[in-house]
Amino acid sequence: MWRRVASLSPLVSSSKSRLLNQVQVAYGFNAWQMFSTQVLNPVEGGVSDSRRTPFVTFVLGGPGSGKGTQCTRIVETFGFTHLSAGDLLRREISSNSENGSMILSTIKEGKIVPSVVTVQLIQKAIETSDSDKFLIDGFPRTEENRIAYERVIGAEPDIVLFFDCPEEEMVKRVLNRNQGRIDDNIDTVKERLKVFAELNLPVIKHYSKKGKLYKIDGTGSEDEIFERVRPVFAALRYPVLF
Ligand SMILES: Nc1ncnc2c1ncn2[C@@H]1O[C@H](COP(=O)(O)OP(=O)(O)OP(=O)(O)O)[C@@H](O)[C@H]1O
Ligand SMILES: Nc1ccn([C@@H]2O[C@H](COP(=O)(O)O)[C@@H](O)[C@H]2O)c(=O)n1
Ligand SMILES: [Mg+2]
Repeated sequence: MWRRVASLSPLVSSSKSRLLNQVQVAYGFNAWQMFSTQVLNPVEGGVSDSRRTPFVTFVLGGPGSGKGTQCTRIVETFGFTHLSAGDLLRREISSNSENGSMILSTIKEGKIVPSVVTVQLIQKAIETSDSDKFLIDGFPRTEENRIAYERVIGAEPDIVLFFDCPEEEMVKRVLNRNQGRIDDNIDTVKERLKVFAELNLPVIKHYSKKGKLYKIDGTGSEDEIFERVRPVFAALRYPVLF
């Protein structure tokens, strides 16, 4: 089990009670359980488990809004580990796993893969990584995704980025992407836009209500957009709280 390392930026929570609420939500029962484990299982010179609860950022936005592009910049500048839900699913297809053909047809149609599959891939990627700060890109796509993640991982994300971009611009970018993706065609993009509006926007609203959402204007050049993203991460502090 991990220990939490990052405090939240004052930009995210300005009032004491909101911060307390976030701390309670984030630590809840798990923190107590973790503390008990450390007390009950001491090892020479310290606690038995030195791993820390990772700092998790969900990165959301419509197809082609620039999630992956900006994640690469955040990784370069702030040292996060990038986990793209779409990439994890595409890797499952390439590795001929038992779910491969189901994932392939779901992606082709622009629909959403069952949460149990995606959450398991994310969980495995987090657990096998030494990193303590993750960007989870393209997840959660639905309320079902979000609830499944919170149940399995036992925590909410610390912050959520949302790249807000007009549909016209997103379609243009996707159709120019040229990376051989089976879903980069006009029919699938139309379906993905529909799925985004119907299923992803409610998730974005949920995090907005919780005060965790950073809405970023996703128009302009990659550099211009990154200059809007930079202050979000530059303001984060990482003291050890336990
Ligand atoms: N600001 C920008 N201006 C123009 N093109 C951009 C910009 N940002 C990204 N792109 C290009 O648009 C395409 C889509 O970007 P990207 O792959 O980052 O989007 P995404 O949100 O991850 O999309 P998807 O959800 O489909 O994976 C890429 O070819 C990328 O190079
Ligand atoms: N949580 C998710 C994420 C992705 N998918 C499927 O993969 C496609 C591509 O995702 P990108 O993030 O790379 O754009 C997406 O359209 C879905 O079909 C998913 O099911 N669940
Ligand atoms: Mg992407």
